[in-house]
This record gives sequence, structure tokens and C-alpha cells, in this order.
Amino acid sequence: MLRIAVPNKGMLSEPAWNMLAEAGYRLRSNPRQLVVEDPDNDVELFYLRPIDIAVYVGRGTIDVGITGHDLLLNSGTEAQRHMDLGFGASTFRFAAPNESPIASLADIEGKRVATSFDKLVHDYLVRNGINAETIHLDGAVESSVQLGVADLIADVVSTGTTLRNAGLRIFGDPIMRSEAILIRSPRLDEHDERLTILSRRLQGVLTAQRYVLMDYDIPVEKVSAAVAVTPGFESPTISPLHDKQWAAVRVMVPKAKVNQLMDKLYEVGARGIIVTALQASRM
Ligand SMILES: Nc1ncnc2c1ncn2[C@@H]1O[C@H](COP(=O)(O)OP(=O)(O)OP(=O)(O)O)[C@@H](O)[C@H]1O
Ligand SMILES: O=P(O)(O)OC[C@H]1O[C@H](OP(=O)(O)OP(=O)(O)O)[C@H](O)[C@@H]1O
Ligand SMILES: [Mg+2]
Repeated sequence: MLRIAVPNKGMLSEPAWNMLAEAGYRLRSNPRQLVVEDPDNDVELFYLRPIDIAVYVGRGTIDVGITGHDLLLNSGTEAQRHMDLGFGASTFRFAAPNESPIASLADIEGKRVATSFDKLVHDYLVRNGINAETIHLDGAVESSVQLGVADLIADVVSTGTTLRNAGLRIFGDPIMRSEAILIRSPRLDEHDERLTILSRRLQGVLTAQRYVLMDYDIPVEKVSAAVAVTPGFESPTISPLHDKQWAAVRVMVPKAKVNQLMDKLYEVGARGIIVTALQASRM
């Protein structure tokens, strides 16, 4: 069985569970369950803290896992980034009090930086030739400056609300941009068949989320012009209609572009344009 580590709590957990459910895997039925066997799909799910997932996968005791890219780099383990999962986007940034003179990377020299991601911060400072002390805190890092244990912080920023409420402002470039990723053990072959099936299923979920099916009718002589607007993945399906002057086209298009594409197709001469959500896909 392929052993898969899944976040048991935190921001990444629910989207990860939803994605696995969409991909056909069996989830736990109560929050006290730590392991779920799913013999039908030849996998075993281990519910673990997101921060620990790279440790297990890096050591090869678990084959693959879902975690944040920032957590992977911070872990310093040999787990490999295998696939981006399109949720849990965040940036990791420095922030200092609104009234503080700290406003650039160089100003961090000699200061105390509070963070939960020590290695990420330490490596970034070393790469940039800055000497500073990192102070490890497990959470609520934003309070550390006001409480006097640090001069600035480095933390996950999503909407920026927590920073604002704590009287902090970001400065400098993001230390990194992160999103949820599938990681794989260094002991698991990149082309392992069980991993290929899992990746293909997850990719299918991403495609079903990002694409829709578009159908339209188009005068036969305008098919080429319409296909140029909606080329699809491989090639659109063109079917004859009872009226020989017209054809029907069926094609996948990016959900985010649906309205622009319908405007263009209408201009080209398409009519009866309809859009249908995808339930599932395997590309
Ligand atoms: N708004 C957000 N707040 C915190 N983490 C986020 C956010 N958006 C995405 N993430 C990602 O979630 C991961 C953080 O997971 P973590 O284990 O810290 O859980 P958490 O959501 O912070 O919950 P907790 O701190 O209670 O454990 C990181 O990869 C981070 O980039
Ligand atoms: O920019 P925002 O949208 O405000 O989100 C960022 C905040 O969310 C996270 O905290 P979390 O909820 O994980 O609590 P923690 O500090 O205890 O980890 C992160 O550490 C920031 O504090
Ligand atoms: Mg957190």
C-alpha cells in the first residue's frame, strides 16, 4: 500500500481532505482516527501535523504527503517536491512595527527575528549575508515584538489582517511564495506506479476545478476560426448537425476565461454556447 501523510489540522487540512475525497480516496470518519486503510485504492492515510509531514516523508517511513512548500523547505529534509496542488497559497515575509526604523533587509543586521520557520529564515539571512538572531516561537508570532522578545518577525502572510491588527507592516521582498504541494520520499522512485496513479488522480481534480466543458454550434465555414479561439487540450470534438451548414463543437476551456471566450466565439458566429462544470477528469 502507498502510505500517504495528510494534514490533520490547520489551514491546509480541509482543502487537502476535499481534494483526496474528490480523487476517490476514503477519509477518516471521526477526528480521533489517526490512520485510515483504504484497500480498494491500495493506500493508507496517516493524519499528521503539517509541520511533521516532511520529516516522515524525508525519512522514507511514509511514501508521500501533502504539506506546504514553506514547511518542506523549513524542514531541511530530503523529501522531494513532486506536484503543486493549487491551494494554501501564502507568502512568507518580514514585518516590523509601524513606528520602527527597520525597513530593509540590511536593517535586520544584529536584530532579533521571531519566527516559527527558523531554518527558512536562517537560510535566507545567510544567503543575503545578514547576521541576526532567530527566536523560535510556535505561533502567534505577531505578538512577540510588542511583548519585547524580538525586534521584528518573519511569518506566513495571507490577507495581512493579523499583521495590521498587531501594528506591524511588511517590508522587503517576500522570503518565499508558498502553496500546498505533494512531496515524495527520496526512497520512492519518481516513476513508482502507485505514485503515478495518485498524481494523475490529483491532476484530474485540479483539471476539473480549473476547466469547464463548452459546447457551441458554428457555421461549417467558421469552424477553423472558432477552433483557433478554443483549441482545447488535444483537439476539439467537431460533430455534424442535421443542418449541413452547421457543426457542433465540444471543447474544454479554462474556467477563468469562460466569458471572454464566449464573447469572442459569438463574434466569430457561434450560437447556442453552453458551459457545463466537470465532475471529474483524467487527462
Ligand atoms: N492564512 C494562512 N495562515 C497560516 N498558514 C497558511 C495560510 N494560508 C496558507 N497557509 C499555509 O499553511 C501551512 C501552515 O500550516 P500549520 O501547520 O502552521 O497550520 P496552521 O494553519 O498555521 O494551524 P496551526 O498554526 O494552528 O497549527 C503553511 O504551509 C502555510 O503557508
Ligand atoms: O495574513 P493573515 O490572513 O492574517 O494570515 C496569517 C496568519 O495566519 C497564521 O496564523 P495561524 O492561524 O496559523 O496561527 P499561529 O500564529 O498560531 O500559527 C500565520 O501565522 C499568521 O499569523
Ligand atoms: Mg500556524
